[in-house]
Amino acid sequence: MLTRKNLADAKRIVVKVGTSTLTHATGKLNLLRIEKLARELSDLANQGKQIILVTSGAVGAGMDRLGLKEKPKTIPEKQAAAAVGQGILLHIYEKMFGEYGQIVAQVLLTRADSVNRKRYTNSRNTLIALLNQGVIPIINENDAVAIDELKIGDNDTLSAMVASIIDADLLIILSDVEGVYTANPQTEPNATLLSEITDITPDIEELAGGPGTLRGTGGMYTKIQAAKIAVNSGVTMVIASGGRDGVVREVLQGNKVGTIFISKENRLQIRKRWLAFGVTVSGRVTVDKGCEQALLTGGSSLLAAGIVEVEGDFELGNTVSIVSGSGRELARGITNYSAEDVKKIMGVHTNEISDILGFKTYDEVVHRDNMVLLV
Ligand SMILES: Nc1ncnc2c1ncn2[C@@H]1O[C@H](COP(=O)(O)OP(=O)(O)O)[C@@H](O)[C@H]1O
Ligand SMILES: N[C@@H](CCC(=O)OP(=O)(O)O)C(=O)O
Repeated sequence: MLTRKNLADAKRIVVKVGTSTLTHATGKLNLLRIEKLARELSDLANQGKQIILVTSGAVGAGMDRLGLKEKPKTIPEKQAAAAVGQGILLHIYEKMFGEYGQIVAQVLLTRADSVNRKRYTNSRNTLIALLNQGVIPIINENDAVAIDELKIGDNDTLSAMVASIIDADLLIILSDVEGVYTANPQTEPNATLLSEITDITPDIEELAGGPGTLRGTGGMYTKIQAAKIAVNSGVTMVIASGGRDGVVREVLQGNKVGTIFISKENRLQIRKRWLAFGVTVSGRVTVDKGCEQALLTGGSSLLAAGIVEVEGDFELGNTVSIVSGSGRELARGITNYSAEDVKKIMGVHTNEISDILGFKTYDEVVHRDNMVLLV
């Protein structure tokens, strides 16, 4: 378990850098900062550390190249900007890391890569193979193709998922603030920095506001959520300012910079960690015998017709537990409908959903791709 005292022992380190750190207020890339980061990380790699960089900035770089002044409003436009920007980003990283003698590799992930067990294992194997060859994987979400329901949505969560997948020792999130403050420092000038957070209580979660600039995505909220994944996966996490020269080195020296979240003592088993990616289980649905059979042996999705009971207060996108009539947990998966809506449509045929709810966004309550069997 890593604390401030022994951070220098961290061998496998994930560093996440946000758009607010990678770009100027003009929206253009902050090349000096990217260069310094590449140099610092290369030096750590030279010391024998295994480095993984999770980088944002594709949408920002694409917007700049396309001459867009505001974030695109439609998803396809945002995806187009990301597709343009991702190439630009990688080109710069490849050049800068290359100058310091490092080999980099682009890895683009979506939620499907963690929800699906095979893809999860495959991502893990690829990343570890790269690290074993001394390559620095440079990771972003595959924004150009990640459709809404299979999106991670922010790179804070993505970086924690990556750290968890590859058994990292340490995750460093670099942003445009020094760390977590008692309130958003942009709006509360008297807010003070919290140097260590030992327990992510609801009070701590409430401190966290949204992004500080129009360029950022998740703000402090997603960083705290990322910390939950990290600490439960045995990964110590530090949030620090990407604007500080030599910040990664300072963190590793155990200097009191940023906010540290100390990992829990025991890493969850890999399978458990994978399940935890669906975040917490927000509720449960009980299914009938036929549905149980279809799920366990037929490779089916969970349809409303097979559901006989709903418990908990979940929303679309939450993870639910799927249990048999006898209360046995069969699977976990991400629900396409809220608890309120599932209560209205349980037991009915898919064709009837729109008549009952007035809409039907999906045929399945839980799509097979977003489900994991537990038996
Ligand atoms: N309690 C808080 N402590 C620190 N920053 C906060 C807090 N609440 C909200 N924020 C905002 O979070 C921003 C960092 O997140 P974000 O803009 O998404 O940056 P990044 O691009 O690095 O992910 C800060 O600039 C700050 O305005
Ligand atoms: N994947 C997106 C960034 C998403 C994101 O979380 O951004 P940020 O809050 O700046 O870390 C991109 O490359 O533009």
